[in-house]
Amino acid sequence: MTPARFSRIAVIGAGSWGTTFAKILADTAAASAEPGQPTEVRIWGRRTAVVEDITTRHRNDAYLPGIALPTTLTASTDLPGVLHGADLVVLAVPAQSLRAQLPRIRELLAPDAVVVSLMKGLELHTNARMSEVITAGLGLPAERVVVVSGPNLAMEIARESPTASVVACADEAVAARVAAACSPSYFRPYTNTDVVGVEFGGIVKNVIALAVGICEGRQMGDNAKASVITRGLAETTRLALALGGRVETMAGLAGLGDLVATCSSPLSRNHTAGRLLATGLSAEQVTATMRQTAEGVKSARPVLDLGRSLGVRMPITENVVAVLDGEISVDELAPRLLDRDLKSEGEQ
Ligand SMILES: NC(=O)c1ccc[n+]([C@@H]2O[C@H](COP(=O)([O-])OP(=O)(O)OC[C@H]3O[C@@H](n4cnc5c(N)ncnc54)[C@H](O)[C@@H]3O)[C@@H](O)[C@H]2O)c1
Ligand SMILES: O=P(O)(O)OC[C@H](O)CO
Repeated sequence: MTPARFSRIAVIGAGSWGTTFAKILADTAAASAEPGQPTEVRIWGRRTAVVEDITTRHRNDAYLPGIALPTTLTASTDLPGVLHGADLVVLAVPAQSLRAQLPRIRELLAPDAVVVSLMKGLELHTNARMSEVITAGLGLPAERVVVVSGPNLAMEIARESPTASVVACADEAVAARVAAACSPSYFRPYTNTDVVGVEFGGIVKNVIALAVGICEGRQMGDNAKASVITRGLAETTRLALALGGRVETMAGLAGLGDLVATCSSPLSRNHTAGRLLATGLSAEQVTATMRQTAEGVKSARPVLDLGRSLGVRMPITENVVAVLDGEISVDELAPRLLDRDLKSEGEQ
């Protein structure tokens, strides 16, 4: 049976991924439009110049220079207007800013709306995943909250380069409904019920990408980068399994797939942040230099704290946190990772 279509979609956040995902939704809606039943896609953004650019010029040159957006896509700074009647609400703001925005969204949320998280961060101090922040902050059951994550560099997708992704929800039918809404010719979503595994794949790969960026910036070579990526997957998997995630998820698009894309691409903000750290900049200087969100910089500490609380060893994360905190220099990262007790590769 074909899943029920959404009729009004609100995307909260007019940055790189919010705008690109809105394009995915609008392109899917245009390709599957039924007469008299159009799906509207509207974006909420903070900055007037950005929302005007989207609505009037069908561009978002601040975040996606050179990309032509669907003419059906509109944007506004008026949150009640954007959320009015929306049966699908997609959240795409920096992870650490999400919780503060939820009370206002809760007041305006339609009774049966499904909410999607596009965010790949872990909350500071609470160590909460974004879907946990959303269920608590909006008072929703887990079956109405969906996570989309995978090897999804926004700029490549905005150019319609092909990719796949994962749409995860405790209720597989809800995941299938959202997947149907985000399936244009260039983007293939797979459903999964392992929300924990999908979220941790996206969260921890950002921390590992910081380490790989440091390796690249310090010209440590391809063997070093491959070693960090592979052992990064091992520590990501240990953490996800300790929290109930599934090993197949970690070997899939939201685990290995996203890790490889983020750690290989110069388009990745986390990889870029790692290369900037390698030049000797502090974490604060890196954040100030970059115009866009590199979630790993803030998520590394809560990932480490969570791992420690569960007795999960995360040596790459631990040493990235030490670099971010200014406790060690970038040149101490490799010696500290290499000079540990020898062990079996399969040891957990
Ligand atoms: N860009 C990508 O390729 C990509 C892909 C997959 C997932 N993600 C994830 O999506 C999330 C959003 O990333 P992005 O790439 O769109 O970030 P971005 O930096 O490009 O845009 C963030 C948006 O949030 C707004 N914003 C910033 N601070 C805010 C605040 N305090 N309150 C409200 N709005 C605020 C900004 O104005 C901007 O519109 C992140 O968690 C990221 O990890 C990004
Ligand atoms: O640019 P990054 O490092 O935030 O990565 C973007 C996406 O998460 C890649 O899947």
